[in-house]
Amino acid sequence: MVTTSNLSYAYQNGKEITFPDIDLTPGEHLLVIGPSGVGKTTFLYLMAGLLPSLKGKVSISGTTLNSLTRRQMDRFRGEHIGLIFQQYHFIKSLNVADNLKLRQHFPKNSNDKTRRNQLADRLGLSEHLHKKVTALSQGQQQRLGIALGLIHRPQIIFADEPTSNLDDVNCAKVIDLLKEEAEICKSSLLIITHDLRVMSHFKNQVTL
Ligand SMILES: Nc1ncnc2c1ncn2[C@@H]1O[C@H](COP(=O)(O)OP(=O)(O)OP(=O)(O)O)[C@@H](O)[C@H]1O
Repeated sequence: MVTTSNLSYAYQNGKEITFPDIDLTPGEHLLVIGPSGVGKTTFLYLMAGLLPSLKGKVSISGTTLNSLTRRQMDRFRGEHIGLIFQQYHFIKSLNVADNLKLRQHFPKNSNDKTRRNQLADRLGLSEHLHKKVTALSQGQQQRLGIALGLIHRPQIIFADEPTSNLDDVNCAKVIDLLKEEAEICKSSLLIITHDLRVMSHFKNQVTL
C-alpha cells in the first residue's frame, strides 16, 4: 500500500537526509521514532507528497507520487490520505462542525452527519461542535485535528505526534480510535511519536 525506496531529501543549505525503505501493507501499523531533528516529519511529508523527494520514490496503492502533477497530488492526497499534523490546519473563521463538514465535502462530496457526530463523540468534542476553533483548548484543537484526519475514512493515516498535548484519558481514547479506524477501513497507519504511552501499544517500529 505504501512503499518507499532509496528516499532522500535536502532542505536548502542543509545536508541530505536519507530514509529507510518501508513497505506498509493495508491495515498494518508502523511507528516512526528517533531523536529530534533526525527527519521524522520530513519523512512523513515525503510520503504524503507534501515535499518532492530529492532521490528515490514513494508509491501508494500502485501510484508513484513523483509522476503526479501538483493538482493530481492534491486530489490524490485528499481522497486517499488522512493527515494528522503537529500544527493544526483549521479554517479559523468556521466553527468545529463546519471545519469537519468542509473536510467531508472535499473531495468526496459527502455530508455524513452521523459520521461527524460519531467522531466528535469519540473524541470528546460533541459539546464543542458550535464553537469557533480559536475558542478550543490546545488538547481540544489536537483532537479536532485528529477528527479532520480521519473523517473521510482514508486508506492511509499519517499522524505526526498525535498525542503530544493530551492527558492520559484522551491519549488512550486516541490510540483506541486510530487502531479501530485502521481496522475498520483496513487503513495503513503510520505514526511519528516520542510518546511512551503510544509506543507501548504498537510493536512495529522503525528508528530514524
Ligand atoms: N523548512 C525547513 N528548512 C530548512 N531546514 C529544515 C526545514 N524543516 C526542517 N528542517 C531541518 O531538517 C531536519 C529534519 O527536520 P524534521 O522536522 O523532519 O525532524 P524531526 O525528526 O521531525 O524533528 P522533531 O522530532 O523535533 O519534530 C532538521 O535538522 C531541521 O532543522
